[in-house]
Amino acid sequence: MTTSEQLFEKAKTLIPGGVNSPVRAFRSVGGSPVFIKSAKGPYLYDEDGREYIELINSWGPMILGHAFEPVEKAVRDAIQYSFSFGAPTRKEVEMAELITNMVPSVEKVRMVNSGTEATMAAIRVARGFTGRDKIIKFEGCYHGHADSFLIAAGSGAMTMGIPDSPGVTKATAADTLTAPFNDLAAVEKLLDNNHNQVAAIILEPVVGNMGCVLPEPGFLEGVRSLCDKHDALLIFDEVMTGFRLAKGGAQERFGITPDLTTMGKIIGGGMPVGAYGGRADIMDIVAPAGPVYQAGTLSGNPIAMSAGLAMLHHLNDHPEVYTRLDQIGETLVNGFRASLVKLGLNYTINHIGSMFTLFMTERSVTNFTEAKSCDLPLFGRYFHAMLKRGVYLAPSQFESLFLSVALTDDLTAQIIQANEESLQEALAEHDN
Ligand SMILES: Cc1ncc(COP(=O)(O)O)c(C=O)c1O
Ligand SMILES: N[C@H](C=O)CCC(=O)O
Repeated sequence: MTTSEQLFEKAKTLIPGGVNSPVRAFRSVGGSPVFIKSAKGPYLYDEDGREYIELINSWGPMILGHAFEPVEKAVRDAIQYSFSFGAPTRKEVEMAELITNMVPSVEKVRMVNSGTEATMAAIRVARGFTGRDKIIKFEGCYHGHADSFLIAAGSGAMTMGIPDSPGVTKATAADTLTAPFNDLAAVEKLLDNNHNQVAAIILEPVVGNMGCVLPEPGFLEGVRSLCDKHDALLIFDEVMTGFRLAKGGAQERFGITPDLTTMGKIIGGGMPVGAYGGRADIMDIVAPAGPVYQAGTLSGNPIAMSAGLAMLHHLNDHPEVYTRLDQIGETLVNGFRASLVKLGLNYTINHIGSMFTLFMTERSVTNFTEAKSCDLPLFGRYFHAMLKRGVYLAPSQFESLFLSVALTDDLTAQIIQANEESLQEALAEHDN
């Protein structure tokens, strides 16, 4: 047994399923997860001393590569002043100022500890602001594990085959209306049938959680105008896309202004952080400015703020990071496409900037139903063939890959080569 396998066996006796977040368990790809010991730049190292090229980057935050020196230094500098105060700090003000500068639709912002907390609070605020109970979410979008979102949920919930989780009350589920992504007519129908009852529409402007799925031309604009017509708030969940697709997130890239935005991942530089923010008149109903209660003992934690500030300052001061990320994404995806042509395969690749997914289906993937048409056993074999070649992918077909600027041209070429060999290997096993 490898050290990872031994650790997993022990973990299963102590932790549900052996992991602290379901998608890590390799359930849908089979086999046993590798346990990670350390990471630096573009590489992960496991407990058995194997090296992997990173294509998940902690599900997004490590956009500058692992243990990026300015972030590491900021954390080292901060810890000498203690780890938490439960009282306001200068760094929280600096963080709020930086976020509001980088994301202009965010006029006021509240820090929390995870993406889930951010989305959970954002819909409470939307409900408090509008006096309405219902929300609309899209099938296959994942907004964290709060009850209201575990309806037709993507990511790990989709991967485990439990998009509608037991434990969510019927009453809560009844307040979450769902529509297929990219289907404006379905959204309009829900709004008409629930007249004056919908507080907000929440969506991932580019979905990462059913694999990477892009909004079709006009979709985001259409959702914006339907919200305006029906006096519902538009919430962009930019936990993945924020500070990744542009320094102002997907809303900058697509030129759409939401009322509220949820953030996470990159803003913590790898530490546990989330945030929600938006129009000042809406945010001013949050306690203690207003009556909608939301709190957190560790919110705005000084170590997490220090890591996040170092990360965001770097991104804000170095716009060339985004140009480079786009270049790396283009090169990789062009290489993958060339291999598909060479192998006579017609699989779908969805791509934008530093997010992409190779879907094991010949259908175009614009929504949850189409994403589910993928050949999952084939994906599992492909995943392990890539892992064997030292490339660490998300262990699920229903996730986006995330690139970092630490990927060099040589590494990009290695990944393209590994992809071609892995596809051949996975298909050959399929034929036997
Ligand atoms: C778009 C989106 N929203 C919310 C979340 C929840 O964030 P967290 O896992 O930090 O609770 C995630 C990721 O898990 C996400 O990708
Ligand atoms: N898709 C999720 C976050 O981005 C995957 C991470 C997790 O749930 O552990």
